[in-house]
Amino acid sequence: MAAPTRDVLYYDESQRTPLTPYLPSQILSSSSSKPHVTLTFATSLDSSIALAPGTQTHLSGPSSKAMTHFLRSCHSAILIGVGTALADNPSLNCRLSGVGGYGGSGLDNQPRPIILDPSARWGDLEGRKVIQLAREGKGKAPIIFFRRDVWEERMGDEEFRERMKVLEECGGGYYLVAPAKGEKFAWVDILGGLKEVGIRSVMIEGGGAVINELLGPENFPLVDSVIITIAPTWLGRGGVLVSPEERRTNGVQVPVGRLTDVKWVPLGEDVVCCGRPNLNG
Ligand SMILES: NC(=O)c1ccc[n+]([C@@H]2O[C@H](COP(=O)([O-])OP(=O)(O)OC[C@H]3O[C@@H](n4cnc5c(N)ncnc54)[C@H](O)[C@@H]3O)[C@@H](O)[C@H]2O)c1
Ligand SMILES: Nc1nc(=O)c(N)c(NC[C@H](O)[C@H](O)[C@H](O)COP(=O)(O)O)[nH]1
Repeated sequence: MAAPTRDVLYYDESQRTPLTPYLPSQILSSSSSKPHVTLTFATSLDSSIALAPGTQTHLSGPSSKAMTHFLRSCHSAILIGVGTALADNPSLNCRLSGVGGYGGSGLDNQPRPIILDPSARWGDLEGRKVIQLAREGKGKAPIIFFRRDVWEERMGDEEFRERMKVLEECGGGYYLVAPAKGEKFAWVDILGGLKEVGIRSVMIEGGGAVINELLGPENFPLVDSVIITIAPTWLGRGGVLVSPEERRTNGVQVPVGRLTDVKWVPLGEDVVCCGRPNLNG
């Protein structure tokens, strides 16, 4: 069945050009050990991505929302942490006119949703928008990254096995990773896993924990592009902050990171900041 028109987003050809230098190139060397990584999120003027932990806050205006969907159409995967999956129940598909399920054929240009859920917290999959959309042919089904030991233990449980069946029946799957620290995976392992399952480019959308990890000095070099929507609003204290851990050199506090090749693109009432990690700055 055709998608209702109100669901479909449009993003003008002329607005796409400024973003081109930050997008994954169509031909990536097969020798590259990791996919192209675009880190993207929407923030308030006080660096908050949500009013409070566990809640969803709409920050992007209509134009920057359409831009986000254009970005989704340019990547082979879209990755979030389970905190976002639980708070937002996101669709994680691309609703841009002309992509598969929205006027295009099959699942053309639909990104593969990836959810980092090391401790299997996402729960019952029925009722998750991403599963419904996969069943309706409007998006790809997710691949969930679990901790190997947690997955092995949970497979002893009937309810969890049923959950894995639901996932596989709609075309999704799982990938098992050994944690590097606590429940967390090393980002090199996550990106290596993505490459192994055939992902050539990934758009990382958040949430707070994921973004702050990637902005840290150890992981920032793994990021190829950063595309941030800044909305003209303050959310106040108590929100989910983008503020990576402080960094010290010889005991002295220094900036954590900086962008280079920067471009600011006004979009409606928002402004979009594009750049690349400045690894010398
Ligand atoms: N404005 C935006 O652009 C935007 C985008 C995404 C999410 N959000 C908001 O952010 C909030 C969620 O953020 P959050 O910080 O609570 O959760 P999150 O989405 O960052 O998920 C955190 C969880 O993901 C898993 N995880 C993260 N890094 C991992 C790693 N290296 N290895 C293995 N597992 C890892 C862990 O289970 C961790 O508890 C929600 O309120 C959501 O609405 C906003
Ligand atoms: N670009 C952007 N602007 C926002 O104002 C906002 N809150 C998010 N949040 C990103 C996060 O990944 C959300 O879960 C999805 O934006 C939900 O959107 P979908 O249902 O997948 O379309 N992203």
